[in-house]
Amino acid sequence: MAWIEHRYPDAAALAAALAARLEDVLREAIASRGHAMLALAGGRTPFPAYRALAARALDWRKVVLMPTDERCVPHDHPACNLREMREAFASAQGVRFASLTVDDGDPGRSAVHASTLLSQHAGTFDAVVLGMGNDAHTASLFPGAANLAAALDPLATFDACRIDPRPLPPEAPFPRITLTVARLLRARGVHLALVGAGKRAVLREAQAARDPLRQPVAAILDSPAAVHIHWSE
Ligand SMILES: O=C1O[C@H](COP(=O)(O)O)[C@@H](O)[C@H](O)[C@H]1O
Repeated sequence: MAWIEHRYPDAAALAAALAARLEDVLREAIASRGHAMLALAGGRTPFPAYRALAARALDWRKVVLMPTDERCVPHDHPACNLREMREAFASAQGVRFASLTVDDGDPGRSAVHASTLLSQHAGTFDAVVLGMGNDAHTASLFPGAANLAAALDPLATFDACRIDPRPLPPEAPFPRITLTVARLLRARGVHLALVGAGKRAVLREAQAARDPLRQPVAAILDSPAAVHIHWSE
């Protein structure tokens, strides 16, 4: 399926539109299936949308939120995506979080934990929200990582794996647990949120080259579900 691009005047407009879309997704899922599950990127870009979404009056007890990827750090560490998500959704009473890592962030035990967790959450995501780094990584699918090819395989039979970015990104120099492309694309909709001309240029390169080993974000463009690209200056 082709991607659909949505352009906004600024990051605040992007956040408002993405929050509204996710609210619709959650309402529809709860009304038709009784529950909802989102996979949510970490990093900085999508958090204004998460905070706006958390303020909506929804039956949050029926919603499970899972990070698309996690840094292998203790859950109270400043770099922990789950910690930041818990803060962003503090007002969403009763929402449940599905952590990809164990409390102390140990990478080996987290990889085992993630695999067990995903066998318990095998259903289709109602929506997946992704960001992208300037190196074209998405989730924690980093170009150059040793097991990237396996994690990109759309037919992979595992849903999450450990990734050790090479080199480690200076702003978050940790091993990661990431959902695989096969798992990320088991979704009713995929939303890629990008801010800034630099990221837009990186995405344009990925769209043209379609080489996920060099630009992992390209792997999600072949989703069977609709891919919405949300971009602002
Ligand atoms: O490390 C990560 O970075 C990407 C992009 O983050 P951003 O701060 O540039 O928005 C993010 O999508 C990913 O989930 C995160 O773990």
